[in-house]
Amino acid sequence: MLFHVHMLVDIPLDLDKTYVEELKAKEKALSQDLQRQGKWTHIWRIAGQYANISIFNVASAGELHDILLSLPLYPFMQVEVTALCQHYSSVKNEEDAH
Ligand SMILES: O=C(O)CC1=CCC(=O)O1
Repeated sequence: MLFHVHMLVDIPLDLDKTYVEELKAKEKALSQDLQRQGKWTHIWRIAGQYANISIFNVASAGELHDILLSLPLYPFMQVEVTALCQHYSSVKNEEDAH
């Protein structure tokens, strides 16, 4: 199942800088691990915002939920999830939508 996920990050300015850098490093490592597994298929920075648009290809909404809640920056994120399905006009291989 494909999901479009919008993540807006808002880290309090008074949070310890070292702690924040550790969180970001852990976030990057987990994100890249999930990308290599093919579960986090796209991540794009939204220009001018501390936010990203991501595409996840996972087995279920439950799996996506577990991934999102496991993100180190999750406590500082607003997350919006949109489930995607195949458009009848798409020429792309249907395997991408399953
Ligand atoms: O910086 C972000 O957009 C939040 C984030 C998600 C994965 C990652 O490495 O950073």
